[in-house]
Amino acid sequence: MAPTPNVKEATGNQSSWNTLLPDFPKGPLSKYRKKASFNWKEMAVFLDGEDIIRLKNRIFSALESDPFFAHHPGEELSREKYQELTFLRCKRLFEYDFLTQQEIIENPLKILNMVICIGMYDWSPCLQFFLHCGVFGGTILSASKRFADFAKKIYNMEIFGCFALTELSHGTNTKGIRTTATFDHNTQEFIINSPDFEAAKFWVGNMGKHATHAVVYAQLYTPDGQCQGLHSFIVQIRDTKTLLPMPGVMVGDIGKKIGQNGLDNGFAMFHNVRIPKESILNITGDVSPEGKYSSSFKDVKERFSAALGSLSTGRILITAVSATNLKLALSIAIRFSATRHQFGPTDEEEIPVIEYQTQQWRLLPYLAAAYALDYFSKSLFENFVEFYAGLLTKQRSQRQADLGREIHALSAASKPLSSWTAQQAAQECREACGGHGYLAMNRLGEIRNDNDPNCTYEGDNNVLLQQTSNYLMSWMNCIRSKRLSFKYEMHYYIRQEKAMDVSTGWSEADIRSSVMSGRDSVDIFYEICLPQLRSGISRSIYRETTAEVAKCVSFLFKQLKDDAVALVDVFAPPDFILNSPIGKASGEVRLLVFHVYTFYSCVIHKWNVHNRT
Ligand SMILES: CCCCCCC/C=C/C(=O)SCCNC(=O)CCNC(=O)[C@H](O)C(C)(C)COP(=O)(O)OP(=O)(O)OC[C@H]1O[C@@H](n2cnc3c(N)ncnc32)[C@H](O)[C@@H]1OP(=O)(O)O
Ligand SMILES: Cc1cc2nc3c(=O)[nH]c(=O)nc-3n(C[C@H](O)[C@H](O)[C@H](O)COP(=O)(O)OP(=O)(O)OC[C@H]3O[C@@H](n4cnc5c(N)ncnc54)[C@H](O)[C@@H]3O)c2cc1C
Repeated sequence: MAPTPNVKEATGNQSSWNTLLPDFPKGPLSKYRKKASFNWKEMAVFLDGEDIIRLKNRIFSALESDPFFAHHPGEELSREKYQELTFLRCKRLFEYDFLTQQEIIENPLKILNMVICIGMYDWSPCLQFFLHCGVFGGTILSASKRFADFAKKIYNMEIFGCFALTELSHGTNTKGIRTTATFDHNTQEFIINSPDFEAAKFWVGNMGKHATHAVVYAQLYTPDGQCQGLHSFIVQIRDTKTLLPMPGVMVGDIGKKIGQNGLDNGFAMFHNVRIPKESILNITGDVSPEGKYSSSFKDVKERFSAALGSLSTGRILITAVSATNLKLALSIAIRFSATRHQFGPTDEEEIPVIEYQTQQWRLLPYLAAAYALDYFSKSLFENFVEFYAGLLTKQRSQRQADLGREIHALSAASKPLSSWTAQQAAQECREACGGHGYLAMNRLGEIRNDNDPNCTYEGDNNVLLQQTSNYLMSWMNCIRSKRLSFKYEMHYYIRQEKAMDVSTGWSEADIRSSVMSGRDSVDIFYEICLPQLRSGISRSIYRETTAEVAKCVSFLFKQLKDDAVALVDVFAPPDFILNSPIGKASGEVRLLVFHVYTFYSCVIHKWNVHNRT
């Protein structure tokens, strides 16, 4: 768990805050900023530290001053143009090289914050960059020293990568993956083959247009015809110069998505594509020149678990990515609610809608969740860094194995909770801004659509929860986990649910796969791991809301609403990055929206007249 920083040491002094965090422009929001019971700059420095804030400022100002990242208000880029621009932006991110290896080693949280800063601008270049470096590169480099020479090619974009696990007919059920990798000991090669159309790799980010190489998951077959299970291989899919498909590879773009359309998601089919023996990522096993399979994992299940271990990275990051979308949506909706006046004590004097209890009940629980999820995602990331260091140094201790299972169980709960919370919040924030929330330029639709796949990729949320409930049920035997102190109530819940399931005569397999019966224990488990969520506003309040609790919560909200704008100031990005006229830091939304409206209508009118003549 991240150590609780000492407030005084962590926050320095007023003058350092002002250099790092300039004052906001005066405007309609100043009224609420004056009411705040704390100093938002002190809170920001306390939560992130000066170093991280400097990094954020560096990234935000680099993007704002770079023409490649200029916004094109009112311009509807075609998907092809958007994908092209996204790739150029991704390339620029490499040229900026925001973080040195040394900086990452000193403070790994900088990577997470870099991903968050770029994602706040636009998730398409961010995910493209991360899929190449983090998912493709990370999987290869954690395999073995054999691929050290790949590192240079990855980080200077000589090659561009993607991660191809999912097939057209199998996504969640990875054991159902049917691409084959058959070892030919005569030529010392693996033959990669897609048995039919349903086995085509599908949905793969970067594969649609730009990736030259893929980490491909396939069932490994040795010359004796034995299937050795799921393994991963590096396969070149396009020529690095011409970007034409390699022989035997059919590759392309899957078409328009609901969001993230700057990212080229693709498909690929392999027709007996031959790759050198050394192309196997020997994370879980390898094949001798004679074709004999060997693995350091004796247990097949452990081998499967290790093969999928890299998926936890994405899930932990998606926990933070979703929390970031939660912050973006709230920055817009809370600022809008503090400046939007509707009705009031007299016809002359209307009041900001944030003063209404309903608006507070709709938004402030998500504001509490944003702080809780932000803290937890960073703390979980730090645990993951410890686990990943163990992976890189080929740790084989029991503690490493336990930490791996626990990281899997936690990320299989944190990703669903964070992505679903952000998805519900994005919709609530959209509605809380009324019609202006539905205007595309105010970005709430984009935030909602770009957050949406966080509920599906890197593992469907509903099925991942089963992983956590399976882990909790295994607690019935013993608890070796160091990260969590065990709580009686957890035991109570699991025993209740198991008893209930057994009483229905369900088989062990039914119990393991029954999502609903695991739901409560996962919720409690997660809220035990996330004390802030338990002490803050969490879903459990709604489940047990009584008149008493409702009154107490409303009283809490009455106090909190005067801090809401300052609480959002702590995490809102600069206006250029937030890119939402109704979410601007000054709060000058009314005039601005009107101006933007008139601007658009003039431009469009002139354009139509021009076209008619
Ligand atoms: C900046 C953000 C980045 C965003 C990236 C966006 C791009 C998207 C990329 C992708 O989507 S990549 C493809 C992602 N695909 C998946 O995540 C597949 C989901 N399915 C699975 O992970 C597995 O099939 C499963 C559902 C978890 C397992 O199902 P199954 O029932 O077949 O096996 P089990 O018996 O449950 O598990 C066996 C054993 O293995 C352990 N285990 C499973 N997964 C992991 C893991 N990731 N890490 C560690 N251990 C794992 C599991 O706990 C079982 O062990 P025991 O509990 O029995 O000891
Ligand atoms: C934007 C985007 C980007 C992606 N990028 C990549 C990528 O780069 N690389 C990659 O390999 N993949 C990628 N994927 C694929 C993603 O990993 C899969 O979509 C995901 O794993 C879910 O699998 P599926 O789509 O086949 O759904 P399915 O597994 O078919 O699930 C369909 C439905 O069935 C339910 N279901 C399935 N099994 C069970 C069960 N046992 N119990 C109860 N319900 C069940 C699920 O909850 C879901 O509602 C991406 C997907 C998207 C949307």
